[in-house]
Amino acid sequence: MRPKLVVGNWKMNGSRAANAQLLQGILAGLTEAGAASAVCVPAPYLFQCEQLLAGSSMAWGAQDVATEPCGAFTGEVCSSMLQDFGCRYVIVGHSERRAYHGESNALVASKAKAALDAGLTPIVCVGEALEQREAGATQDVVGAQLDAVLEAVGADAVPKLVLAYEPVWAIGTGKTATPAMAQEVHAFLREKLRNCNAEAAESVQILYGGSMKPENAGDLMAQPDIDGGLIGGAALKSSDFLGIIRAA
Ligand SMILES: O=C(CO)COP(=O)(O)O
Repeated sequence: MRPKLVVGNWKMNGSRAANAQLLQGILAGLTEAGAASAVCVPAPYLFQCEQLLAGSSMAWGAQDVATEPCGAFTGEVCSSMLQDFGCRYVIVGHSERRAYHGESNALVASKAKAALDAGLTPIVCVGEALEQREAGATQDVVGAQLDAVLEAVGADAVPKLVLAYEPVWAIGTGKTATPAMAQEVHAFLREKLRNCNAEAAESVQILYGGSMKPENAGDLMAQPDIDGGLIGGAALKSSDFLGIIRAA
């Protein structure tokens, strides 16, 4: 049985004051018995996270990483910097980065590799757009997204990955994939992992993301291949985030 993991993706939200209130609220409600949790925050707030979360049961991480080590890459943040601030996780290939920053499957794969090389756990996001689902192309799309990463990182890295299935049409829209729809894609992704590394595939956590809330989290995470959540909007309110951790 895989342990559950609930990760908040704050996206481009927060302020020092709001973060302190949010994190303190979450920490006050965390219990030993609950699912593992983490927050992925904007890079300027990693230091604040390290200060507030070090020694707690909640991990932290970033939302993107450069493919290159340090050097002349204006505006980029490299994996060793994330490590320097105690990050455990980094999200790579979020659909917002794919859509607004033109990130290709190959680029996302290089980011996953850069994260692994620095000892970070990449949370590799895959997901289809509405037109792609309607055209029956969901498996082709998420399959190609995952294949690119597996090819770049190799079979031995499979146990060090976390995947997140985030159907683009469910992100920030209030529309959630039904548990059965999500399970079908999660099972497909795990089968692909098995083909790459049969033993490790069973231990890889595959999170669901897209309008997950305390009310629907329990049913989604009760599915055999849904091992947690990657939470956007509901991660910005401590009671909602805690509600999802409890539902897990
Ligand atoms: O994109 C997401 C997490 O990465 C999901 O966002 P919402 O939970 O706001 O739909």
